Amino acid sequence: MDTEMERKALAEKDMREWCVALPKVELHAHLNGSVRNSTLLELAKQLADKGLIVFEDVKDVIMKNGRSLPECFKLFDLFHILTTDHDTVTRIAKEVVEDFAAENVVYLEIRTTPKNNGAKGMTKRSYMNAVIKGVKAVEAVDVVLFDSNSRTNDTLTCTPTIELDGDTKKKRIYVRLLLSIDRRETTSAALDTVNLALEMKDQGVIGIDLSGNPVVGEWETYLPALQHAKELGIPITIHCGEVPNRKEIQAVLDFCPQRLGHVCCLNDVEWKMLKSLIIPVEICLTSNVMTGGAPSLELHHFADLYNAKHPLSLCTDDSGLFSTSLSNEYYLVAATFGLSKPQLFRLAQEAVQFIFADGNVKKSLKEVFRHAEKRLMMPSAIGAPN
Ligand SMILES: CNc1ncnc2c1ncn2[C@@H]1O[C@H](COP(=O)(O)O)[C@@H](O)[C@H]1O
Ligand SMILES: [Zn+2]
Repeated sequence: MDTEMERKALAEKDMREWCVALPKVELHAHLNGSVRNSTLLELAKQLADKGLIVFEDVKDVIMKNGRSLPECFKLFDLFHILTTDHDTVTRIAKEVVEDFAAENVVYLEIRTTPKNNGAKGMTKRSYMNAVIKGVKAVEAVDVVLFDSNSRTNDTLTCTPTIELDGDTKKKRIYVRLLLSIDRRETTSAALDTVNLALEMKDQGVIGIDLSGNPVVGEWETYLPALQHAKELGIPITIHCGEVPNRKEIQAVLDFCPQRLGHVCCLNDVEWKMLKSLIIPVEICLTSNVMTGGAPSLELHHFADLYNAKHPLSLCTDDSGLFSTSLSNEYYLVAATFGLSKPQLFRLAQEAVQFIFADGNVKKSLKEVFRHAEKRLMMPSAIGAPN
């Protein structure tokens, strides 16, 4: 290896490690899209042993790299077969929180679609209870699932007084839950999800998401539920413009939710409207490139929004499905668009403004970043700032 290549390899290693060390805020992560491949394979093996699936077929699908949008949704149907019983839901929720915490995500909003499944004795409520059980079962880090002030008769699995970010103390991660409405659902099922979010607001549920296959369903079907959530004061984020559906993109912008995911296929007029409404955007680079929402990393609309100082936050979408991590998404921004460490730090820090959790959590997270700034911007930190 010549010296130039060596220098490049070292610089990449340094930047990757720095992106892992950076405290990060994850606002767009689907539970079932964030499951470890090793867990999916183990679950597939169990079903294969019962003769319910053919392991080799499923293994190839799980391990495949690169996924088109239609393939993603076929895969989700498979994932749901693998994961949908209460114990498995608990297990994946625990592992997903552990994985994000391990790469220094300090605030995580996990979104998931509450599922009714008569065969498993599962209701939307019992599904969510299983998710919460998993989040609370995390031991490797301190998990704060809801504001201790609004705590009901439940006990936290963490000690809220533990100092943040101390090297010798356990790490802390704030976790909040968003309930997703799947575009396949009926108006009444979507309304059930919003009512469940209201019912569970003291248990870490703080918002509503609209997601699912973007070529399925009609905006009018979900609108009553989204309107209901708005009236109840529940924050809403919507998957917008994964495909060029002009009528729906306009309707979503007119609805003006608190945040938007993706915003890939907007035309000039819609783009201007998005910018004038200043709706924060959850940017999912790898996901958009893999599913064809963006032509390439280099041509991703991140650059336009970033240069326009539009509020945005880097997110993974489906870290398992797309074999990425939030640290990797920050690294990609550095490698593709040339952002420096101080610029990446600001990007991570500014995401705190767009979280759905309350002011106390924002205050604590600002402290986390204040501490981290000293550490990560010092010349002795993993690589000097550049
Ligand atoms: C790739 N882009 C995407 N676009 C739209 N919806 C997506 C998505 N990625 C994931 N989901 C939504 O999240 C569900 C899986 O997690 P949960 O079962 O809810 O935990 C998928 O079934 C889909 O509805
Ligand atoms: Zn998504």
